[in-house]
Amino acid sequence: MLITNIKGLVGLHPKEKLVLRGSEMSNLPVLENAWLLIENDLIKDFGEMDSIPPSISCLPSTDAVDKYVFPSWCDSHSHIVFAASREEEFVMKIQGKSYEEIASAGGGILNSATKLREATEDDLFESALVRLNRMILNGTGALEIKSGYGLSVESEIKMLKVIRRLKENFPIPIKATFLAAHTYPIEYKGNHQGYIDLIIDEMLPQIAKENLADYIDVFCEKGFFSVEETDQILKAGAHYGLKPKVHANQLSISGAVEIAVKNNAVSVDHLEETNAETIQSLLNSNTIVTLLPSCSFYLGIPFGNAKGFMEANLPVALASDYNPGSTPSGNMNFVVSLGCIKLKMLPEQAINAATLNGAAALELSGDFGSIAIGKKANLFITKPMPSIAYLPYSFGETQIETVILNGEIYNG
Ligand SMILES: N=CN[C@@H](CCC(=O)O)C(=O)O
Ligand SMILES: [Zn+2]
Repeated sequence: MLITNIKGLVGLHPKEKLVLRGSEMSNLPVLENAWLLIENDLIKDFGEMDSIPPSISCLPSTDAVDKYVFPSWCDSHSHIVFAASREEEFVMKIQGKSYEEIASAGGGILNSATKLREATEDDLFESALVRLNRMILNGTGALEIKSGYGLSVESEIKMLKVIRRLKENFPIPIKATFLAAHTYPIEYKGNHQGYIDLIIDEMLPQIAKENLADYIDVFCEKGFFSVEETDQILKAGAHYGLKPKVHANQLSISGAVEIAVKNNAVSVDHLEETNAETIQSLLNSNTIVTLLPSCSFYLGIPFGNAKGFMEANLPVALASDYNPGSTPSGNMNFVVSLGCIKLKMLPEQAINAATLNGAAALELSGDFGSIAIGKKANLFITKPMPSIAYLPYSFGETQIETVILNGEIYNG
């Protein structure tokens, strides 16, 4: 496939550039008036139209005049396997109930767990594939999906098997994260160690045996898992080769970031609450700060301190957090808009955060997240746009015209 007359070929980071820290995030290399050649599933070459070699210009081509080509969004945090929507909680929120109040009234994660236990693997697969297809058409070309609405051996395994089926049936890379430590099931409310033992002694060995997960996650938060409990679970995960990606500082500063960094977390996610110590604890690590502005928007909680993290020279990624409770949307275009509007990121910073740094938070940035020779041809062509900043500026309206995955047009 040859794409010609591209107004701007966006995100030309060198293939060896695997993550962007702090001020590097302001640099989004763009080639104007460009061509791009894809061979099989890989980016083969690109250049300026003025100097396109005759051997390439004679090939059949897709014309992209006035349009931009972006690397696909890399969404490193989602919970898209769930049994039912939770719009009744949406109404409770409008009536003034807090996230914690809804959770303690039997809503929240436990509500999803009850419904998921009744759903079959086929039901879950069918509903998740509809969500995933919509996300892909909105430009997502690499994704992480978590378990965590099962909360029992059988249901957590069921969720992870659904994720495995999604991996097998979709043309994008998907990483699976084991999140049984999302909340305590009711039967273990008074017996935390009992549930932790269940995770460590029964769930983890089975998951490892069947190779069902890539990462381990814990919702480390007041009323959920303590720092000590988080440490215990992350260490057990490491024993089975699962690296941590941790839900940290969503509702309060808890020490979650510090314990995640000590356990070599690939990423710490949420961080709506941050202080100087949080930033300090990340300074000498490779841990990526993944911010989820759609969650802040939907819950009305603070937005992450993207500028503070970037000023501290940390790598920031943006992800959707698509889930039925706190973020019923997987639209990464909206995430990028919120990155600009609410986190005060420049369009270049927000786009880098949702592409190369998102890929880094999935440990996939060697092959995804930028336009470079030899990388996977997962990208999208926009509608005609006046500038790159127009994409986040025109929030709520899709600018994506054509999705290309593995070098082929994806129509859903
Ligand atoms: N914070 C924990 N987990 C999800 C919300 C889960 C839910 O409410 O169902 C999140 O990332 O926001
Ligand atoms: Zn989450």
